[in-house]
Amino acid sequence: MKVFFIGFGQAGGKIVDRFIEFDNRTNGSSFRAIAVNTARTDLMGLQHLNFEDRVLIGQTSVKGHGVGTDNDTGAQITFDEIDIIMNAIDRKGIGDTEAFIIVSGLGGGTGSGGSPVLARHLKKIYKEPVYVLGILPAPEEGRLYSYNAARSLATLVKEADNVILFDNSAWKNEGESIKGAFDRLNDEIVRRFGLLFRAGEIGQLGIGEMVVDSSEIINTLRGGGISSVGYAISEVINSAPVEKDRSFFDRIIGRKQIEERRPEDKLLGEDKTSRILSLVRRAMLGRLTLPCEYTTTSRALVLVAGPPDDLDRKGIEKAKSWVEENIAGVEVRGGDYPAQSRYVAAVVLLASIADAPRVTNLLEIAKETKATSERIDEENVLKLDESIEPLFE
Ligand SMILES: Nc1nc2c(ncn2[C@@H]2O[C@H](COP(=O)(O)OP(=O)(O)OP(=O)(O)O)[C@@H](O)[C@H]2O)c(=O)[nH]1
Repeated sequence: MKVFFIGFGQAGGKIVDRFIEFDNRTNGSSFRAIAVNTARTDLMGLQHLNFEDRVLIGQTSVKGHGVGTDNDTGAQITFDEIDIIMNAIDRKGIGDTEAFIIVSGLGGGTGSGGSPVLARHLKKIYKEPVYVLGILPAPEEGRLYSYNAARSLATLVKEADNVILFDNSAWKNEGESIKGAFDRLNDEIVRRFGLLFRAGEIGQLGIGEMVVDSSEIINTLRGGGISSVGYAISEVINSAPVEKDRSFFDRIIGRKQIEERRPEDKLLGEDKTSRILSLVRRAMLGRLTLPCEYTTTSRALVLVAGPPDDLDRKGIEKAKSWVEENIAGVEVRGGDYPAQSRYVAAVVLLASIADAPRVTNLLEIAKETKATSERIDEENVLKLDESIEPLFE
């Protein structure tokens, strides 16, 4: 799929920078990108995006210092300076882009406020779908972050064609600080979405037998709302040795060690089928980017990538049927992506979910936060003695 990424705010910029690094590293040409921010230093810190693709907005109002977690200001600046962003997209050229993906941290100010405004404008001007990859804040970041995320999300589901969520709190390890986890979390994000959005592109071993093309991803996401992604990998048991160098696909999934395969472990027929089925099950039942009640999913897409010998057609068909039996809807698309590797990976896109406790909880926190801050504004005022006259009215 040819994707145009717009990284909005600090988190969005860093993650999109990683997608470009991933595309370069894996010799792809599927992704093009710009980063937009109100903070100059965040843009300067990116490593892989060209300088001319980094767009600073709000220079007159916030002078390159960011909006300080105020997403109303983030939205206002984006409304006022939307032409600067649209010109940067035009300058980059949309070429054969099949979808726009705005990436942003929903708990902050710039990306949280700016993303819905940008989604609205992109949809007005281009016919390609506009998706958002939104990062949910961890509760320990404070109620302001949750409040911002709830307001941004409520707006995004109306403005974008689909909002795919990654929940920082579900991915942070016990005892780990959220900031200390960013690098690892961003790797997890790029691994899953890099593979998913590469589907349908010609890989190093040609195209698959059961290709997932861009229209299948678009049709899976067309119901709108909120979506989540599952992922699992399994080491290939096969007699064919793999070159010592890390293969293309190993670089995608980030595994380093290459050992010789054992000839006696060769898999045949039914074994391969059941391995694919159990891999897809693990992807869907394991840790999702947004923990959710998967039985409430409307549509799904299953992508299995790895060495052609291990991409068992029957296994993929069985896995699709299993997913269909376990979700609310009946539309399950799927296919393969051949790549030289010691691993087989499965990505399951669960689109348009009706129940995600984390999102319900976020909305509750937001409602409480709003009520508390209104009460504080009304009641918590330092009363001065009214018999003392001010100098002037
Ligand atoms: N996964 C991940 N989350 C991040 C990263 N950086 C920030 N976040 C999260 O994103 C939210 C804050 O959004 P930022 O992108 O930093 O804010 P911003 O859009 O730049 O807005 P301002 O800084 O207020 O101008 C918080 O919930 C952070 O936990 C990152 O590199 N990876």
